[in-house]
Amino acid sequence: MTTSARVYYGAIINPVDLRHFDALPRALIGVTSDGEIAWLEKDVEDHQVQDLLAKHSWSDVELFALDKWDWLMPGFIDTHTHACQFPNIGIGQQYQLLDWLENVTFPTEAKFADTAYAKQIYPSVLTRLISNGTTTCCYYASLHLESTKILADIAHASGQRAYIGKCNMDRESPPTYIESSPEQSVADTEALIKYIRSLPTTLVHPIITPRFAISCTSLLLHQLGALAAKDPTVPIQTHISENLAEIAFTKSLFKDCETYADVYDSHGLLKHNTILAHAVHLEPREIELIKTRNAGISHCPTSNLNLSSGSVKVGEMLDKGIKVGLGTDCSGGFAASILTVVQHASIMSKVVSFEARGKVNSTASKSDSTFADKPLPVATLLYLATVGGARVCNLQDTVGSFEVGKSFDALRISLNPRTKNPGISAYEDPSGFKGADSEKLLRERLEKFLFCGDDRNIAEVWVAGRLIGGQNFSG
Ligand SMILES: O=c1[nH]c(=O)c2nc[nH]c2[nH]1
Ligand SMILES: [Zn+2]
Repeated sequence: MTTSARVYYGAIINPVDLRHFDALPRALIGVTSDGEIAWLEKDVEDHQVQDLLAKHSWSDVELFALDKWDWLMPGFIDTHTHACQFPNIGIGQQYQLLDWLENVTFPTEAKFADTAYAKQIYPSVLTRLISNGTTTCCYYASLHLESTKILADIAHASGQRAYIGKCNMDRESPPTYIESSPEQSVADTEALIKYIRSLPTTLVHPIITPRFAISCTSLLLHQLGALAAKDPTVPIQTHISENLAEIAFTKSLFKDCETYADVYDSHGLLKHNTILAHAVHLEPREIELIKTRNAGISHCPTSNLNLSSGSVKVGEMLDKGIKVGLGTDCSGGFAASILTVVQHASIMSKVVSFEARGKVNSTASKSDSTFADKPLPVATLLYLATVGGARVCNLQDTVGSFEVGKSFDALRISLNPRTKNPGISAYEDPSGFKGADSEKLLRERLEKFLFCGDDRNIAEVWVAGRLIGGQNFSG
């Protein structure tokens, strides 16, 4: 769907790299009717606007001036969540992973055998994620083909950019929630790929989804690896090295593999377009292998804390140049918002830094240019939530930041006291972005939003230039 071309005038936050973001109090951004960013001008005074529109031959285009409390920023990218687990968010947090799967999660996912249940649940999943500012999302669905097609239909109708996979699981699962054979699992996966590709969209894509090594026979993993080799444009998502009991069990099932990462690698499933959720307890040789294969990590700190899985040494991964994005991992994680994940990523990085202080070989004081064993700066958190996620999804040329030629997948954030977000309404600075300290104020406001904001502060959500959600969305 296209809208008319538009120009937005006001403040913009734009991630640059792991250590920097632009805070532009007075920017002018032109978005084509196809939702592509056509041009971006910085430091634009009011009296210059019309001349710049004329320069771009855009004088007749509708101009939207942002409120002094507002700014635009790229939409959030959730690199890992389970749409079929939203019904049990917030339940069973006394468990660790394997008991949690058995007692809470598999029984919930099994209900999606009923397509009526999928039709009841999935629309609210999309609405909730979009209203929290998630413009791109990587979804695990249940193992059921028909219900997963429904998720794809709903994602398509919602306008969100999405990767959707049905779980592959043919062993170590309950009798009521298991696939009958590797052949059936692969046939259903191929049928889903075909179905999603038949939808009239460029935004919704299939993704091969072996649940995790434990729930897949070697035969199934080999067949999925062959499928990925036959059609290399289909990405892969799975879990890796989340919990110590899980790792021990995995090694006992795949005795020929030295490490968890080897399991995926030896089955052709560790590639540049593989998304690995968690990576909590990776061995150094696994980190090297993941780097060599250029696979991406979905860092899910809310889930890792909630299921007592452990702390992730994200800084080390960033120092090695591994692609890292953020994931809500609902319902291992109890929050559907990437903002909560940002907050927990920050806290977790501080815990990692406390622990490192006590160790002789700590890298903490070695160099200012490294991330290992240090709290993640605000710029890094912003990057992980946007560009980092885009890189993990291999969408870095399309989304993640505002650059000419990229898609306008964007949020309008508002700290207007009218939003009634308690953490923010106390922060009433009437000056807007006009004074000499505008940039500093904007940087402070971003930090305030990342740590105290929520969906009340997300006024508008666009994907490919189309308004699809936010507090001001009535559609
Ligand atoms: O956080 C997780 N959620 C899951 O549903 C799951 N399945 C395997 N491993 C998993 N980890
Ligand atoms: Zn998960």
